[in-house]
Amino acid sequence: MITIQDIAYVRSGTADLETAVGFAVDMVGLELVERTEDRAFLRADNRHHCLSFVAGEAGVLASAFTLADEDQLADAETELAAAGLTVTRGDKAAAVDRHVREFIAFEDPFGNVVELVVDQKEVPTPVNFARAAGITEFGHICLDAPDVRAAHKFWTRHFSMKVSDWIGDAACLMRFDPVHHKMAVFKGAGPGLCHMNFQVASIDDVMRSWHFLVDNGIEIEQGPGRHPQSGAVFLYFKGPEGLTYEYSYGVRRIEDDDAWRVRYFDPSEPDAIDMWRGPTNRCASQPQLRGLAAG
Ligand SMILES: CC(C)C(=O)/C=C/C(C(=O)O)=C(/O)C(=O)O
Ligand SMILES: [Fe+2]
Repeated sequence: MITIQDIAYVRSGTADLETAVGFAVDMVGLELVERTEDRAFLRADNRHHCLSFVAGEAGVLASAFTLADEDQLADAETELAAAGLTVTRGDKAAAVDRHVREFIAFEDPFGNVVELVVDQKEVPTPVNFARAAGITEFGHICLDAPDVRAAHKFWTRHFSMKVSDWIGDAACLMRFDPVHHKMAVFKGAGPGLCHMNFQVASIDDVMRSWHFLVDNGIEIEQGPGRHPQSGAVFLYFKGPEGLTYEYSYGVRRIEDDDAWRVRYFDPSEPDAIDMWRGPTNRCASQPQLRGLAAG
């Protein structure tokens, strides 16, 4: 069993580094911590970065999680290889590029590239947010997979993840600490990053950002609304090259694992996704979620 400590970063390719960075800074509000000719690193909290862009082909390159130390990394390597996965150890230069001491990479059974890292660099200074979006931290990662049940089996068999809630066969929300979910899998045609989430400090921040993004002509995919699963007030919006960002406030914490009963939400019920029953554009951008939408 591989014990996950936390989410680490999303690494994304971009065919237009300037536009990708501009959006992440000016619209999302992240701090640009480092920029080279073909790289950019952005942060939302004390992690050196939670999002990096690499110039090249557009699309997610990897989603990463932190492990406690090298022994656990070596054990993870052994366990995943024994499960039949091809595991690659990152070389020194690649580790430096990720601002971690060591890492391994593998593809999950659906083709999502996942990196497990040790000693992600911590930056103790306060984040110099580019705008006052109220971001408190990098909140969660959501991956796509064509078979969410099989993805759940993979992630809970090999990793210290527990399912918190199901949304039919279309989504599985998982936790590895008291936060309701820091990892989710959504039904998708293939591998991909469904979205990356940033927690914000208040409902006011979600609503202010909604107005700000609309005023700036940004495509709102869904929200503002409230998810019945985590209880969070959410807003999904689309960045360049199809990268979906989410702000949310008020995610539930599950302090007592033994007392928690996994819930199953029927996606055909009107409140299953959004207790406020707001409209959604998510079906347009993610046809595989059609049927999940109440609006
Ligand atoms: C839009 C999906 C299907 C949904 O309802 C997701 C739930 C939550 C939550 O409960 O907070 C998420 O944030 C998520 O998985 O993205
Ligand atoms: Fe989310």
